[in-house]
Amino acid sequence: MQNDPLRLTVIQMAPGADKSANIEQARGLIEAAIAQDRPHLIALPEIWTCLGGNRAAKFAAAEILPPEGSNEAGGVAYEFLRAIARRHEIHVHGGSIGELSGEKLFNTTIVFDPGGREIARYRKIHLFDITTPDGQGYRESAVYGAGEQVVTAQIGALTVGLTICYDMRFPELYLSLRRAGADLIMVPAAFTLQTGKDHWEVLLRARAIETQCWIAAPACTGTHYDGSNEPRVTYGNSLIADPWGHVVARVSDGPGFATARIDAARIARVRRDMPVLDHRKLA
Ligand SMILES: O=C(O)CNC(=O)[C@H](CS)NC(=O)CCC(=O)C(=O)O
Repeated sequence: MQNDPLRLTVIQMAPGADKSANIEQARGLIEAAIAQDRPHLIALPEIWTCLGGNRAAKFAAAEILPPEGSNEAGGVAYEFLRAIARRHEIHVHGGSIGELSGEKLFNTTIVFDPGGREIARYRKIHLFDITTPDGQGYRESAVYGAGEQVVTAQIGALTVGLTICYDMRFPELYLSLRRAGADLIMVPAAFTLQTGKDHWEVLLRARAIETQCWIAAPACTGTHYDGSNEPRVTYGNSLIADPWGHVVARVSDGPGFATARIDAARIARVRRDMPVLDHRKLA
């Protein structure tokens, strides 16, 4: 773990189904965040490249990723994220984008280092196949396949666990990441308003408290609708929680960003004083 705190910025976006417009929105927010807060690591929300479109729109926006470790060129969003990393010499966590692999889509996170090299790739494990209290149905598995690998990335001295949105309801994944050495766990999201108002902050703070990790959750906000699909409303409230479960940064309404200093000394103190991992009996 490093001693110099890492400045982490979470970006909150209001994406629609138009991929080019979403990339321009991301560019504007990222440039503003870099100018104001000088982050070492910047993180985007879930499927910020295309939200609110139908199945065909999601396939059209998806990208075939270069072979892992190859450093070959990728698609438009992939190269956009890489260029941000290189130009500003920062780490970039790309939230998630649709990954086209054969006939299938995956909901996939990509992380770049300051040289523009991809250092980690994670496919969302838990898919959102549920009905919200207002009766709206979601069937993520109709569009996306499920990932199977637990993945961490190394960012400076920090080990960073990768998860996406609905994953946050499955604490065993977070415990696995803690056991894999995670200091910080990323949770890019497009949480629904209906579930978000009751569960979002409770779940994220619980994951921080029980893993004693920093948690960073950049989210989509707004109404996502292109006329071809049911309108979707997302909850926003992008936040960063410390390993004690305090929310130390939060984005206000609408698109924006928030920054926190990820201090590894804070992790060491919390874990030393309350060694819950050593006290575990059942799992
Ligand atoms: O559909 C896409 O293209 C992008 N993916 C999403 O927005 C996913 C699946 S619909 N959203 C969630 O997982 C919300 C979870 C949530 O809201 C909860 O757990 O309550």
